[in-house]
Amino acid sequence: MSLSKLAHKLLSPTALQTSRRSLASVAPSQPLQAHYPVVPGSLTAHLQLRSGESFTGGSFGAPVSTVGETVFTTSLVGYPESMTDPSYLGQLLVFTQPLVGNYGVPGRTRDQYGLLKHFESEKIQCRGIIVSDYALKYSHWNACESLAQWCEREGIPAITGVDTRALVHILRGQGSTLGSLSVGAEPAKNIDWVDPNAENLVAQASTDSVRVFNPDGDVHVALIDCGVKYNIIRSLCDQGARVSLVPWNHAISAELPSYDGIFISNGPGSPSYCTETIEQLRRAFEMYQRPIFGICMGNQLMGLAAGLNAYKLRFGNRGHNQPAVDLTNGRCVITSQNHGYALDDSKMPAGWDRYYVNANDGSNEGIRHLSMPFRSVQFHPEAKGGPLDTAYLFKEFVDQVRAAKAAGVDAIIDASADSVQQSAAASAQA
Ligand SMILES: NC(=O)CC[C@H](N)C(=O)O
Repeated sequence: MSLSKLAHKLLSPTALQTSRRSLASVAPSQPLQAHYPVVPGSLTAHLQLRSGESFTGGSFGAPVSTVGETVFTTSLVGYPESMTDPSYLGQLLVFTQPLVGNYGVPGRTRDQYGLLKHFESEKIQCRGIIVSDYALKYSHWNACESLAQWCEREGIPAITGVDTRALVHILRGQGSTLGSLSVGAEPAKNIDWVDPNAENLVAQASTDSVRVFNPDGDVHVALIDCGVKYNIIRSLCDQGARVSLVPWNHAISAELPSYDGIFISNGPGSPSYCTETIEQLRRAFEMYQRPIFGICMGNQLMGLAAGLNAYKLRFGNRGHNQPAVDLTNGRCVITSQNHGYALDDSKMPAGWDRYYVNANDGSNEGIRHLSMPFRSVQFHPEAKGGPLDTAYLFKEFVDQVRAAKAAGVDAIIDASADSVQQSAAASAQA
């Protein structure tokens, strides 16, 4: 058979469907064997999905067992950033990039704001990692230790030798699924399948006191911390803002005049638990007239405050190559993403419009107010990892904040009204 005929046969829709069917028909309880050599001399590790499928491989992290929501990312690089992103709290993270660990893990150097330069928070946030082929040797000018050493030191289990193509195929089909990652000769028994999304993960990830960054900044931005990534704080500081990081449930509506702008961060789990943040934003939408911007969880919370609903996506969008179309100008940007929920934007509340839309699946990628400077995006303009294509949004936001301040825009629509006092009283009661 000629090469072109062979290629045609292999890539024909029928052949592709057959290969999909054969992967999908893996018997649920049949253990899938490790596809790659595992770490020599390592302990055996097991990944069991609540739906019955199981995978056996080698352990290269801490010899502990855990349960979490099994989700996958299609990012090619950036495991130190992804693993420390607080939005992964409660999750077992599967990397579709087969070779992981080859550039090691960087050290804990800090920048001029006191933020870790190479990590997105102080510690590993995901509950465990699942890879196809852990690199036994690492090499990078900046590396201080191996991925295995880091996981072990931080008490995070890790499994290698898993056929992540088969695993992702299962997760795409049935959706993100609870998984048990255990270390030992036998798979874990009597697993306690606690769903991390059944609790308020934002309350665990957020700061519990106000922290100020770049105190000499010329404009003052309140950053609501739902589980903020360090590069969001850094990106605002780099634009010259003084940033007050406040807890997720801070009574911000009682102190609106203190801020030249408000920013809402990313964060883990379901947005539905953040009722206090939603209520604070709802009040801010009624009174505040300076810029407000949200990222990811921030987009979801702004949408809920505006009157939209959020729903859980089947398997989420996690990766560094997600195309989003800016509906104000038709331009497509390539974005970094990590979310399992999305806003239902099929019917927009009065005064609001869709801002960006995902070019792959049509899901919401942002909303904007039509007359007030309020907008948010579902993707991550701060990247880390991922492309910097949308970093301009930080500049636009801080420029807008600065322009409003220079123009003397009052924080409150009717500063003389009782609204601020009423809000303060309501916040005090809440
Ligand atoms: N990165 C984020 O802020 C994620 C938001 C939310 N936890 C979700 O999964 O959709």
